[in-house]
Amino acid sequence: MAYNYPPEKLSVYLSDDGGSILTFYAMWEASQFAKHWIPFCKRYKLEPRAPAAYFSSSDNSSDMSHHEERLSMKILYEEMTSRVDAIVESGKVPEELKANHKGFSQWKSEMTSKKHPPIVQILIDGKDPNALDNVGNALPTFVYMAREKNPEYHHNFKAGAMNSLLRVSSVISNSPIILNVDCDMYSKNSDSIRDALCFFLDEEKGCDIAFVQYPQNYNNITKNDTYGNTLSIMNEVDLCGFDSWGGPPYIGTGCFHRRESLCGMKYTKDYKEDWNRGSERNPPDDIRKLEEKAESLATCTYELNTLWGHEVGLKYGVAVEDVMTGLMIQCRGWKSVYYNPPQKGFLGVGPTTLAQTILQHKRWGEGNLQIFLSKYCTFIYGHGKIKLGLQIAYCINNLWAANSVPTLYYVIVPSLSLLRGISLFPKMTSPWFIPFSYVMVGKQTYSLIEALLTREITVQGWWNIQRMWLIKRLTSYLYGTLAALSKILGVSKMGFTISAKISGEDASKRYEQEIMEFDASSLTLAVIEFVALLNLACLVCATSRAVMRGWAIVLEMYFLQILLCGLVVAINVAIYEGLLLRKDKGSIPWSVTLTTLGFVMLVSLVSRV
Ligand SMILES: O=c1ccn([C@@H]2O[C@H](COP(=O)(O)OP(=O)(O)O[C@H]3O[C@H](CO)[C@@H](O)[C@H](O)[C@H]3O)[C@@H](O)[C@H]2O)c(=O)[nH]1
Ligand SMILES: [Mn+2]
Repeated sequence: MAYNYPPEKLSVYLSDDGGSILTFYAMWEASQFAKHWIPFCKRYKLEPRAPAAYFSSSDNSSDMSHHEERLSMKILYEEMTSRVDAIVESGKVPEELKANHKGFSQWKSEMTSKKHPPIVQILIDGKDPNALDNVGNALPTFVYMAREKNPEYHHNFKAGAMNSLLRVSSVISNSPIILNVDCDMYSKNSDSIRDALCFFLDEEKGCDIAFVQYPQNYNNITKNDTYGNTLSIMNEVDLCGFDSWGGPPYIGTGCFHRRESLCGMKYTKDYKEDWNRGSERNPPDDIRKLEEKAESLATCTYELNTLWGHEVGLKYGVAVEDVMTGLMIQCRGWKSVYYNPPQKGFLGVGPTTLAQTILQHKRWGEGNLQIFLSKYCTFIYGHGKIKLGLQIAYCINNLWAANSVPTLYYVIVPSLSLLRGISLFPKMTSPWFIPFSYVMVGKQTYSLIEALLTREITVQGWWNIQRMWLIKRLTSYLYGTLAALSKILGVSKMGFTISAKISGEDASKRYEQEIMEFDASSLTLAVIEFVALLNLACLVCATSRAVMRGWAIVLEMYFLQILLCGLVVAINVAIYEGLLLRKDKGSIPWSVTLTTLGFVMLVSLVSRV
């Protein structure tokens, strides 16, 4: 709300899929606090303008009045958050508070997060001449919405929520440009709107731009990024590459969309944006009427027999609705722009445990593969519509999950062959040894240099990314592949497991100390544990053979296999610690360790027969 942008042209919506009165209460509090906060931000040109982020950074103002005002604002903010916390804790909004706004009366006792009517409440109507902040300036429009939920109708997760939001906003503000941000993110730069608009308003090149995508950055990544969650390589390398072929994919958050292109319009050469479309509405005499109209657009039945979720709005049925929607927009003739300014636009919360990371990537891997295996595969659907370079670029992500199959082969078969004494790769004396070792060494060196050049990744961080590369391929992507296949065969339906935003105190501490948290289920981790122990056993076996027969012969025959096996062992040190050495709550239970050991012994014995 505090963006450096004319408030009368700005409307902020919050979509609450749970339909909770507590969220509404927190929003009502925020609408009151905004009257003090916005003028304070504008007076001192503060950054960042999300209060929690601003107050967590130190005060380096030399101006006395700023300093004093900051203190009183901080007290106001803390009083508000403690009121909200206390009410959330109690789970009930007291009756006397409900008298403050008509919106509270919308909640009835029988309503649950899974079953409730649509609720739209305009907390601040920017068109109302009396909606002013405490120094008399206009305020942006501020709207709470919860679309109708009913177990009888599929809600289509985030895509469903976004589509309701698109319709609701069309009757309230109908702005030509829409910014969409995930619930776990905040804005870091108050100029982001102006920056993004520069692209759309460019008289020569702006007409065919459908969306301006900012990178997805997290504010909770530790120094060495234990779970390899930073998207730095994607942000600094991959997305820039996309940009040169027609534009980045839509990645779900930190994205400015042209309303019309998101609503299914095809790009034609004579297309002209109507920049005045949003300002047509007059202040209503009866705001409740407007809200009711908006509510009627957010019912479960509204979309039945319409093109919403297919040709209009965000696409349903894919775990990565964002990538799919972006691809469809590009195939309708639009371009997109990737904008990655040095001053980050948006910051969010990345996963902080192994289970959260695995879960998020399973959804991403599965959804992307689903696109590749469907009629929307970029080579088929995009053929003739987007450039070949872009079709191929999409495959980087679309084939993440499928990559798990060759990975699984490469970390099991060469090691088992080593155990049996079968040489798979060229001998050291063969000329073919050179290309094989070049690929192995070259690939790793390249990725290390690439990582260090981003300036955001340390050497240890790069190593952690390599470890997670393997772990993800043997968990998220493997299960993602199975899930995508079972969906295609019609065995199961799509789900969207929301990434957890919080974890326990103990676990948070381990996250800060960069100790891996093996909180995923034993079944999820079974493959990676098996691979880690199997490779350790094979390496020990190969070493003892070398000691007995002489290193020279063994290395000549098996150098590349031993190197591969050794790399897998080195990369999995954290797994051995979790399996064998650690005793804290985040380690792997003994029962799992013993079962895996037993299984590894069995496989080794069988393979030697
Ligand atoms: O039924 C649902 C499920 C999710 N969401 C919203 O979807 C967003 C993304 O969910 P989150 O659990 O934070 O997922 P991430 O893995 O962090 O999200 C990334 O990946 C998703 C696709 O898998 C994209 O939709 C997101 O924009 C992108 O940030 C959040 O704002 C949620 O509030 C809903 O509104 N309704
Ligand atoms: Mn998220």
